[in-house]
Amino acid sequence: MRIIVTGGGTGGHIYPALAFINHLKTIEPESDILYVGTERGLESKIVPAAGINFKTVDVQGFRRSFSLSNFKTLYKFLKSTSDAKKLIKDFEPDVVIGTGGYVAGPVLYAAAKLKIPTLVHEQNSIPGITNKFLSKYVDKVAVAFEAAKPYFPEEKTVFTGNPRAQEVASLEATDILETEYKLRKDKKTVVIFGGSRGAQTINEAVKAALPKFTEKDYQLVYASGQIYYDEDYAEFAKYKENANIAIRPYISNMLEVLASSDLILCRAGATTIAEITALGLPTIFVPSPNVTADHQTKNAQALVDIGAAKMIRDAELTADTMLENISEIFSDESLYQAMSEASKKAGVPDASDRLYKLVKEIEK
Ligand SMILES: CC(=O)N[C@H]1[C@@H](OP(=O)(O)OP(=O)(O)OC[C@H]2O[C@@H](n3ccc(=O)[nH]c3=O)[C@H](O)[C@@H]2O)O[C@H](CO)[C@@H](O)[C@@H]1O
Repeated sequence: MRIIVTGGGTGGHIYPALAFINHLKTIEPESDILYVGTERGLESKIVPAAGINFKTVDVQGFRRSFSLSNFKTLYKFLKSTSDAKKLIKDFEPDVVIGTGGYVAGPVLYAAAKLKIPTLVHEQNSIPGITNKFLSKYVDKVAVAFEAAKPYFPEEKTVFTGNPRAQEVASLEATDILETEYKLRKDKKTVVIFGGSRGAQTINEAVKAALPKFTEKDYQLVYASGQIYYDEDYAEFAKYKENANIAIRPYISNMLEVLASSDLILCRAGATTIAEITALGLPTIFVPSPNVTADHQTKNAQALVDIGAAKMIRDAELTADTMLENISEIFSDESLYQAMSEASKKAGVPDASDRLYKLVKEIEK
């Protein structure tokens, strides 16, 4: 299959795309794959590093005003659509699929106008603005939450789950905590991170809690995000040699780390949720209050409702609420087991198979 994949900005849009590409490579190893992103998005680092052919279009200026309603936005859109058309004509794909983020807008719109079969994948329970716009033009919409369906045309929308789930589902614990993080393999581990770029509130709470983490009978792996790591380097450096704590700006082997850990505290980004539930991990969510239509709270609430997770509101997160919630779960084995089972039930371990099937339905 010749396929163009697009999507980016943050990890939550990129990793599902990469997971699907990996899956496709195992089924159709001869596939020709081109990933289209932007220069500024996280994809310009992650995708080439994964050995995938990567090209960019400039989508500067899209931001929240993506409505085609004003002249500047319209101009930018037409310019990036025309750039995308050139890339598409050169590559001659059988299918173009997008996983959200601003870049997916012009690329999928251009492909649809060129009559190439198109599909968008929506990871969230409340869709982003780009995917809602695109759903009018594409052939299929794949969703990872049933709750997202009503936002899209019924006849083209299918529940597939998030491909990242299938990538994770079969992973077993390894000794990575020992070898790469200098922690213990036999100790309970909580992993804390704030989405793919870190989160200020979580960072503040972790910083304040660090002295207490040194005394716990469980250990901490913390990914702060590059920005906070640089800002707080002096503080973090104090714990460099601590046997109970490992701090990194970014965890590049997150799946292995998750599979080797016991409890997660994080933002409620949709791709993170797909990973956590595929592994059946109990979670404490601190949804970001800064996302469209407060969709992270809705993502998290779905798991709280089935007993798979706890939620702390961003405004209520402190070192104390963080530590209390962690202790409550770690100190009650039956609560831990119940949360773990509920989490596993919510996972979609065959999400890539489902998405592949849908792509084959529209392939030229
Ligand atoms: C602020 C914002 O707009 N966030 C959105 C963004 O989230 P964002 O990209 O932050 O979040 P997600 O939780 O969906 O995905 C994060 C991804 O980064 C990985 N990771 C994270 C930290 C780290 O150190 N290493 C690492 O590999 C996680 O394992 C996961 O695969 O896209 C998601 C769609 O999927 C949305 O639901 C989020 O609301």
